[in-house]
Amino acid sequence: RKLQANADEGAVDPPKVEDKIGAVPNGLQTDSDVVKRESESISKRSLRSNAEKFEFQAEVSRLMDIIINSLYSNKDIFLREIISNASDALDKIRFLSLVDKEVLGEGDTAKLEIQIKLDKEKKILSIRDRGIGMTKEDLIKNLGTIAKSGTSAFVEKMQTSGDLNLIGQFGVGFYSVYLVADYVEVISKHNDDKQYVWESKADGAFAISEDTWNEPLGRGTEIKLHLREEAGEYLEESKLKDLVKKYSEFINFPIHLWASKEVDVEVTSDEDETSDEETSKSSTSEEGEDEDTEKSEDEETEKKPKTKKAKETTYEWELLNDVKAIWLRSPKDVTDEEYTKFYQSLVKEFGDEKPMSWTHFTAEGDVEFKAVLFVPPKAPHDLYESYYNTNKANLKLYVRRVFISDEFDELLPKYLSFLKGLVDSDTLPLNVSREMLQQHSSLKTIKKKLIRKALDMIRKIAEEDPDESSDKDKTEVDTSSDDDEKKGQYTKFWNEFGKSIKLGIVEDATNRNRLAKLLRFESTKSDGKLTSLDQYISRMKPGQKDIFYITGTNKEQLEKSPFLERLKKKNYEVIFFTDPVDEYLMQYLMDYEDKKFQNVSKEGLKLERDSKTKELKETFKELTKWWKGALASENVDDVKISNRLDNTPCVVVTSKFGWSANMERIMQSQTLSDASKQGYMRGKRVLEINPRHPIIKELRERVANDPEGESLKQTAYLIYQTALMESGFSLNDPKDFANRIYSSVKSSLNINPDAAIEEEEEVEEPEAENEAKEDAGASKVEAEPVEDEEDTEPSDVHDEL
Ligand SMILES: Nc1ncnc2c1ncn2[C@@H]1O[C@H](COP(=O)(O)OP(=O)(O)OP(=O)(O)O)[C@@H](O)[C@H]1O
Repeated sequence: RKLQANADEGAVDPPKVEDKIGAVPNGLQTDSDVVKRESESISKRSLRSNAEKFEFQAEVSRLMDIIINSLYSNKDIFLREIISNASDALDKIRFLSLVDKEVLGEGDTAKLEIQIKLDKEKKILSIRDRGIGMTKEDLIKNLGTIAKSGTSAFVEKMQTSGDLNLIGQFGVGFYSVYLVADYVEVISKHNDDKQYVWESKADGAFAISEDTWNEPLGRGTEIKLHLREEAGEYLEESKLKDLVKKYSEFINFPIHLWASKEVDVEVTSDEDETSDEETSKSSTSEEGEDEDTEKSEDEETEKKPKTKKAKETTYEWELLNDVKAIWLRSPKDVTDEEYTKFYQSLVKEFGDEKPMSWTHFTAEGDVEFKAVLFVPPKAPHDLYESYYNTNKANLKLYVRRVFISDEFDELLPKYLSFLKGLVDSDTLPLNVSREMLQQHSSLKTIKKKLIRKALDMIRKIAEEDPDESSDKDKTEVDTSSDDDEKKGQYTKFWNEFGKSIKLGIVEDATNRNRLAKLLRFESTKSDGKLTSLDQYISRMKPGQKDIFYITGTNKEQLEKSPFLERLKKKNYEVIFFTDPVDEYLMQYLMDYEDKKFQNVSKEGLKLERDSKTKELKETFKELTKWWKGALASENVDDVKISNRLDNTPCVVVTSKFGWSANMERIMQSQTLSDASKQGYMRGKRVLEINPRHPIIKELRERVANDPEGESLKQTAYLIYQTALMESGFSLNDPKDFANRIYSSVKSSLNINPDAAIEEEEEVEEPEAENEAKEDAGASKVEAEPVEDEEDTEPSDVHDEL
């Protein structure tokens, strides 16, 4: 016989307070109890009186208040959150069953599925899963007493730009049930515990009781939502079907709805009751009549029963989703829209945001797996927070369709942890613990391939971006709408995840060159846009061997840097690196396409030869030697003729392998950096002088005439300090610098260097008595205008003010 039931079948009475009043054992409840229960309205409902009561943790309570009072119109999201939790719970038990099959149980309990049932009359929507379930302790902890890390973040977010749609991302999705329900019961059975009921009206408290009255679940969780008056639409089957289709399309477990169906049935009827219309309408009923006639002749003689056709509502489980996982399909059969929706379900973000890019592939060979990787449209705000200390793996690992974990940080290196997606491996063993899996040799191969594919995907974002292509390509007239969508995508990618690429260069020596190709930066020739190393190389001057760069706080400052003077004049391009991470990056990125990198504020800058260099060196020998001696106390390694200056008298450059001035600044700003190490890492300093500059030329003359002159030494020292500052260093002793400037100012103003500072006139201290008098006077004076105010003309007041 067909699975059939009437509307009430399977629907369990909503438990009410009275259910357990006086702890009447379940079997002993009387009919009157039931009647009483039935008559109770939702508004009067209160939590079971003898249940154990708990208070919600304060943040959770605030969160629930926000949800309850929310005017958010899209209340649909609750279903997606509940189904997502059910799916997680099913994943958990399926994972455990890999090692111990017993945990699944037998019969229906072993069916890994989700069931949705409606009770229109009592306005209850129930969602049940046969997942792992929750013990009593789990219920207490998970649903109310322990605030998740995302709770306060979510509460905060809601208070500013509240988009409740984001709730799932903060790990507090369960509470969204209060968008539609005013009373919720969670019935749960875990293999290690009895069946319990959690219930709450979201009024600051929840209660837990051992469940002795509901149908035993076997294992899993049933959430009963007692819907609010205005949430009646969620009792419509069509609405639920639409929602499951819309939001839970990618759930890998069957979702069934206890759906009604109108069927034609034949029912026996009394002749008198049967209307003419009905009997004459259908031939089947006539045939039935014949059959019944035969029967009645056999069984009954006095009356001839008739049958008629009638409509009857039957119920059966209707499957709402297609459980075929998207990653198992061929990429060419999956539409962009499907990928977008799949991405949204993975990250639990159901807005309009589309992933920036994706790659879907099958790896074959020794290690076989399928994977889908996505570049999200935006970087999470905390992407680089405690970057090296936290595990932020975002890939889900499946082994032969079974979800294993989303906490495997062995799948991708840290710098690619911004990617989302999943890997389904056929090679990894199923029946081993997560720990053993973590050490499996195939993981290394998977990781290697994932990195390659990920970097390819990122490279393609750039390749397909019309803004990125060279001028040659730009002349093509035909620009498709696809181009429009891809326009500017790489800049967007770079702004969101550029730092990750840089960290990749630091961390991943194997892929350093591939990553360097993805680098973008501004330069003296990039015209305010981003440019790449390949583009830089294509613009290099004939004979230019090195790639020039400079580091600092911002482009505007760097553009004025004396280090660029001659390079700019000679039309060399210089890269601006303004992110603190760039300093680290450049310690690892030594060369690119056989070109070395040269920091233009460091030693070793080679430009085209100046024919006079040797000669100049000779003519300035006396000055450079003298100056080095004058700076003996300053840890200056050398004084040399510069090849990088044009209109600045001198700069201080650092040795090739020590810290640049910018790096010194970065290190000093790190609270935990070790001062003693700083001294060690500080680059040696070389004062470079501009032999064409009048100040330098004059100094040379003076040194030749009077090398011992004290004021000359002072001036040379002051010039050095100024050069230090202009070169980006911070001065050890700013006071000393200031004093030197003032004495120089004195001399330019023709003030005697020993001119005394005028003494301040001693004011006689008033005696204590006078002081008291004055004080009183003062308060009187202050009080007077207030008293006068009313008598004074407004214009006077104004004048006084
Ligand atoms: N159907 C269920 N079966 C078993 N445990 C559940 C179920 N629903 C919720 N839980 C437990 O309650 C916890 C809280 O659920 P909640 O939805 O608020 O957060 P989450 O599931 O961790 O995150 P998200 O909202 O992103 O799914 C879950 O982590 C889980 O431990």
